[in-house]
Amino acid sequence: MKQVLIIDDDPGVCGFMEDIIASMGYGATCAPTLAKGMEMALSAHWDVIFLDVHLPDGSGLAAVSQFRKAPSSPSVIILTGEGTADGAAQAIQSGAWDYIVKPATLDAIRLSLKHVMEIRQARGSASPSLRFKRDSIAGDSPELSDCLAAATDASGSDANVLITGESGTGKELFARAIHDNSPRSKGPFVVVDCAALPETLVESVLFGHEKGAFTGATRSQEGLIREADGGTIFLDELGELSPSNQKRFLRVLQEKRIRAVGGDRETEVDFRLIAATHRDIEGLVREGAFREDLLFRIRSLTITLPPLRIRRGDTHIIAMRAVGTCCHRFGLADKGFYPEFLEALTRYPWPGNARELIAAVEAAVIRAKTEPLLHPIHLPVHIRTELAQAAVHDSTTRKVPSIEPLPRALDTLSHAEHMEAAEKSYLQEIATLAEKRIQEMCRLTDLSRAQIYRLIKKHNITL
Ligand SMILES: Nc1ncnc2c1ncn2[C@@H]1O[C@H](COP(=O)(O)OP(=O)(O)OP(=O)(O)O)[C@@H](O)[C@H]1O
Repeated sequence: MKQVLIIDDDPGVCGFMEDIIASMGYGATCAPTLAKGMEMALSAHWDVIFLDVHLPDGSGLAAVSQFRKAPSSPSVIILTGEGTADGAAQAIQSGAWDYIVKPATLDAIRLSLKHVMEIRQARGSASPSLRFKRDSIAGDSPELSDCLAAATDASGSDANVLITGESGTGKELFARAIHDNSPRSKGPFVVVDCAALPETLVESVLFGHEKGAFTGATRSQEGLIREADGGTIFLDELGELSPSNQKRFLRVLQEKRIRAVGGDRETEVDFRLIAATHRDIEGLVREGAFREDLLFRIRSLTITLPPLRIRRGDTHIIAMRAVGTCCHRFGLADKGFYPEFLEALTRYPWPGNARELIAAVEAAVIRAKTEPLLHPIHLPVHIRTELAQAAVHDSTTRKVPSIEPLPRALDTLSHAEHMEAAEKSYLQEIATLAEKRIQEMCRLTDLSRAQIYRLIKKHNITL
């Protein structure tokens, strides 16, 4: 979603502007002072900034060019209570998009904002496809295009990036693409899953340790930050870092120097940080569970990946690509679709996003075996169940994909339980297909040996 920042000390104006902007389908946030506005402009992605001239701590007019230099190169629209010819000239000369005098009509604001967004879209849609290699990222929705434009900006700079979005929306995929398109692409891309690191090991895993630093440290070991030297470190699930490790990491981020656990000297390290979280990190800051100073450092650029349910146009594209990849991997002839299959994919909300979609399509390919066309009947049972339930509640009596009768037991399961059941049945089918050979299961699923073992243990699958 495109984002607009309103810098104005009048709460009435802010509320009025927020309503207009929201009614146009954009996100709107207010800042009451120049300082707060600048802080926000530097720490997140903004498409447009509405800037008041007389602010409690200075003149908006004098700060236009500074705002335009913010990481997302926002367009600036001056909103002033005292319009003067000189002021208008100064605003336009310093790069403002427009100069609107308050009280402005609804139409004047709407029109100016609409135009600036259109121009930005036109510029943005030409550039990502030309400059950004995005082979692994499927989809052509406007929402995804916005994210690709932001990723293109990110790949051209060395600023820290925060990628947010629900699980399975493609945060790691985007992080890799930013790295691959950046000047560091020849360097390493090191992934750290903060959620999977036991608290006691975080320090030594990230910073390394010297021999004898703790019981069991029989030899010295380089940390993952050192491994990322010259490249990018991707901190997944950043919100899971404990307060003490957040503090330590903030220092490393500021100084780009690390000291291994048990070591007595610091050494320089050159890495670029991309962090990701599916949690409401600002909420964590408010609760005191995440350091605000670290968040300010990390989110120089922010990319928010929208869930698949609000960019349904991408569903078919991702699914078709997944069918092709999966057929190729299993040595099957490429498959087509019954229209009902595509309709079912569009109707299901995909709470697990692209990850769930790809897993469902793979399960369908496996189930269809040598049948040339995919049908809803091939989809996992929890998806057919949900579609059947939705069809029952659908008063518009649209054509419903043919589906098997509801298994009664699933009626009562929660979404999490459905997901668990789907994962287990997927794994069982993969195990059968791979004749229970772990290496083959890794090949078929693209999961690591450790991940496969974890899932086998979790679902109590006997091999
Ligand atoms: N737009 C897309 N096109 C093709 N594949 C995609 C797309 N988005 C996500 N995927 C695939 O979906 C799966 C999940 O993506 P990824 O691991 O990047 O998500 P994530 O947001 O990091 O998830 P989590 O928060 O659970 O770590 C991967 O297999 C990825 O390749």
